[in-house]
Amino acid sequence: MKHPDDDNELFNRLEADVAADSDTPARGHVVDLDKARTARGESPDPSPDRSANSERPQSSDSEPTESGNGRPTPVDSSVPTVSGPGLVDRIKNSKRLDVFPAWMKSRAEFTEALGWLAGHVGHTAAYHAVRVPFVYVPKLVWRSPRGALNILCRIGRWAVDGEGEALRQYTATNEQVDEYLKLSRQRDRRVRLRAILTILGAVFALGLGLFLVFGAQPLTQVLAVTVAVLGCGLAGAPADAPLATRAVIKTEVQKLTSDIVVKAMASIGIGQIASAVAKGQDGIRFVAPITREGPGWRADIDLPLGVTVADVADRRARLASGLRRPLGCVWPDADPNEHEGRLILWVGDRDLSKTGIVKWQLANARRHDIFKRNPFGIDPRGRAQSVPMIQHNILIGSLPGQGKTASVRVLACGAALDPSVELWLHENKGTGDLDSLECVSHRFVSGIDDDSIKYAADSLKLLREEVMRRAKAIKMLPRDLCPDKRITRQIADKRSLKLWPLVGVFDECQNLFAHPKYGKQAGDDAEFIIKLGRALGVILVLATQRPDKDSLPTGISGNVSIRFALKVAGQVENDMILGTSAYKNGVRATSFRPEIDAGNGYLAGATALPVVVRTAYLDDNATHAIAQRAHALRKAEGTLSGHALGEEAENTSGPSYDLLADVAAVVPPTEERVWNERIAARLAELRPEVYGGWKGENVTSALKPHGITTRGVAGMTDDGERTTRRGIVRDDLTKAIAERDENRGAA
Ligand SMILES: Nc1ncnc2c1ncn2[C@@H]1O[C@H](COP(=O)(O)OP(=O)(O)OP(=O)(O)O)[C@@H](O)[C@H]1O
Repeated sequence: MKHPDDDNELFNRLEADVAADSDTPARGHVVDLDKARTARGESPDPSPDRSANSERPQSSDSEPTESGNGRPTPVDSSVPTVSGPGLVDRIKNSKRLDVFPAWMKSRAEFTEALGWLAGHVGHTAAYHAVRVPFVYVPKLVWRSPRGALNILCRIGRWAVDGEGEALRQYTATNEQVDEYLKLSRQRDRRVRLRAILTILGAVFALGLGLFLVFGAQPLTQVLAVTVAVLGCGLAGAPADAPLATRAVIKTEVQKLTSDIVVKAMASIGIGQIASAVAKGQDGIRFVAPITREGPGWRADIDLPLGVTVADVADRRARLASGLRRPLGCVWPDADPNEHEGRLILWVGDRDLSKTGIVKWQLANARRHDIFKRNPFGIDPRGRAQSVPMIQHNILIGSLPGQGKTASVRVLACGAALDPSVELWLHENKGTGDLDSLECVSHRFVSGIDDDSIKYAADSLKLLREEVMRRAKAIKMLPRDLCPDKRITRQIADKRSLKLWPLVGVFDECQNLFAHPKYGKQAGDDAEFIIKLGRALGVILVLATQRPDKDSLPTGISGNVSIRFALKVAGQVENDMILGTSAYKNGVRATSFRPEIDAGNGYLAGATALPVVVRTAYLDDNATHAIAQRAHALRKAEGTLSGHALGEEAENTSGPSYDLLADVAAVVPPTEERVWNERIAARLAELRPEVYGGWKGENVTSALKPHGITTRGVAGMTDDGERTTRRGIVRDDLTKAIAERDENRGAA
């Protein structure tokens, strides 16, 4: 690693300073070592720090102040002064490095590493076990004659001292008579001894052979032959053809060094870095040694003055090219605890998209507490990432097939595993992606038809009313129970208050918000809920594959607190999901690759800075298993409700207001008979949010379940023309109201 405080260089610079001083009358100038060091380390112009008295020409944009003698007046104090915080403050502000490495502190990381190791060993063992009878043994048998010959040759060579032959030849050729005689005598001694040992060995081997052939048990004979054949086979292996092949092929990843990083950073088109490197400088400063972190390397870098992390993130593809790594390995990140120019460059050993399926931490959990963060996935550095749900709303967006539903599942499963949570699930694509969770849902719909869209729109209407009810209910709670005017675990557990967390999931919500009839109202309701429902325990999770202003009202995109963008098409969609200026700040979900990066996205709002997350993946079977567990849990705690109990929620089929009372209000007693189209117009005026857009037919079908039939009613149009149209008789209405009230009283 290159050290910015290179002693020689500093020395040269001090010499230059002293030389510059000696040329000026201002003798005794004190060189500020701190300043010299700082300038050396931080200045994008690494030329020697000339003192203010030097004859250096001023830059065009500086305004030199003239001293009396015509020279520029020094603006920096020549007396060293203490700048910045004092010693105690500096110690207090200093960053403590972790005592234990991250993997030792995180149980999940530790188990994962252990699991990986066990898997690796298991794979290797299985790989070789399969090959022993079919590959390795036949190979050894085939090679055993050659091995036997090899062994005999080696013994023969040893017995005649073959290894000393080259040396003896050398001394003979160079006429080193004494040496040659010494070696010859040594050879004679050796050969005599070795010949005796060889003969003894041969006699022993012959005896052993005769014993094995004529006197040994068959099992011993088999064992002896096996050992002999395998042993000879091993001895017969050619040097270039080992017996076993590799079970795993290591991908050799080049170690990340400061030189590689400097070269790569110089290649991404940032002027300050490129020019510094051209002058033989680093351009960037490493604030800590490059270390291993998770499955990759981490470099902490101070960028040149004025260059931000976003500038580097913008050029991620170029940086990946400069580092000669796949794009999915290179992750420039900001450090939330440092200044804007502090870059954490993390370079993974392998592409994030090749991480495979990330296991959800709660996949085998018995239950979850929604007031805690919901495990969501991992970041490129392999660290677990989670999402807080209470007090938040979540917006998810991407192109089709990039993993929206998969991320919705993870969130919905987390909510389902908390039995106190009321789950309202709406999947307006109609493919049944969330069907597994139907058994724990208070309200549930899957479909793209008008009825399903209406159902989802009704849910938002009901949620809006629920928010209003909760606001009043919270207000009434005693201060000691609810000091912050927001739902807490304690409040949620008091079932009588009916203030438990309520999670409304709307997957493929573009089909709802862009619906010509229900879309506008649904958008208004969702915005209302997002703005007010957070503190009241009403949480919306919205997923859309069309993040544009028609399918995602700006009131929603502007107010959600947690955003997750998988691959999106362009800047507009990026900023719709991740918030205004996200693209400009380098948070670009456009950089993900279609399909390859399915499941990878930018998560904003859950951590101090947006972070790339690969979501955990639950397939249908895994979701089903979790849902069954959640169902059993809810059953045991008595929190199953609504759709999960097979009930049709009472307010889903019609408006949430009292229709009969509203019709009675708009049809005065003096009007005995009235056309339905007139009732529709008056109702729309009375409650536009409920009856807006109603026609005569809507009145007909809405009144039918109450036993009010429509009939031909004679009347006069606004133009004074007499005609007959569909309408009702007011007496039928009063009769229906009376009957209903009677029934309610009886109940
Ligand atoms: N976290 C993940 N890890 C691995 N693969 C994933 C992940 N998320 C999604 N995928 C892959 O992407 C495919 C599409 O995912 P999903 O159905 O969630 O996308 P979508 O954005 O909801 O699509 P659509 O908009 O068409 O509904 C999945 O079948 C799966 O193969």
